[in-house]
Amino acid sequence: MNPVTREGWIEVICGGMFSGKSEELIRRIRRARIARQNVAVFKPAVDTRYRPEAVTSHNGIQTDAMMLEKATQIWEKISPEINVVAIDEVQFFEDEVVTVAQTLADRGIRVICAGLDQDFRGVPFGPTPTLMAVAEYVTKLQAICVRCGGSASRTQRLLNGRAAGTDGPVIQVGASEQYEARCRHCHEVAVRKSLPKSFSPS
Ligand SMILES: Nc1ncnc2c1ncn2[C@@H]1O[C@H](COP(=O)(O)OP(=O)(O)O)[C@@H](O)[C@H]1O
Ligand SMILES: Cc1cn([C@H]2C[C@H](O)[C@@H](COP(=O)(O)O)O2)c(=O)[nH]c1=O
Ligand SMILES: [Zn+2]
Repeated sequence: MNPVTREGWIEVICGGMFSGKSEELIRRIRRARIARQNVAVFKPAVDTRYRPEAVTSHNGIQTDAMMLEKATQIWEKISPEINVVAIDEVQFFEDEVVTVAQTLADRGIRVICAGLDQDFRGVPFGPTPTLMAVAEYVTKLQAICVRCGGSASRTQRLLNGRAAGTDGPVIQVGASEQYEARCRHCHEVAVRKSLPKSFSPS
């Protein structure tokens, strides 16, 4: 007997800024539409960059999106015909977005969430880490480090063109005038204090 494949799962696309999360989300949305799936696209209202009612990549490509103040508004905005729900900038939502994503997936919907996994300090960002834990599929993307050309897993916040300190607000909407992609080694953060003094890697 052939196994029956049931519909409904969660995909997470994560990484630092400029790593191609929105590009990849838009690609998956386009392919789902080619497959005649009905796709509903959402983004948080707090993201006021570019065109408000669109998911936009730093490379200029975009697709229309509905803005949400909070994730539970998805219930008012989808109809039974929807097969795929795509959410960009998922890090800006409250933790309830995890319950919404889980419930949608349990009901047979493919849920694709794109968002930052770390904030400018390198600390796990909002609901993204929990979504990564409960997702069936996680894609972690890397940008190019603007300092050394390596793989950038981190986002550096800038103040007057230089590395900002770690005590600003976590949420600060912006683009390349405020942020740049950096690798672990070029990312400038406060010294980690959790290592024992005796620890000195060679
Ligand atoms: N340092 C960088 N590394 C990689 N891509 C970059 C960088 N700076 C600008 N880009 C541009 O950003 C695009 C990806 O943007 P986007 O999809 O909006 O990423 P994200 O949503 O992860 O911020 C790339 O295709 C490239 O044109
Ligand atoms: C690192 C970091 C980023 N943000 C903001 C800046 C942008 O508005 C978005 C990320 O957009 P992208 O599609 O990933 O380029 O998040 C923030 O508010 N706090 C941060 O620590
Ligand atoms: Zn680097």
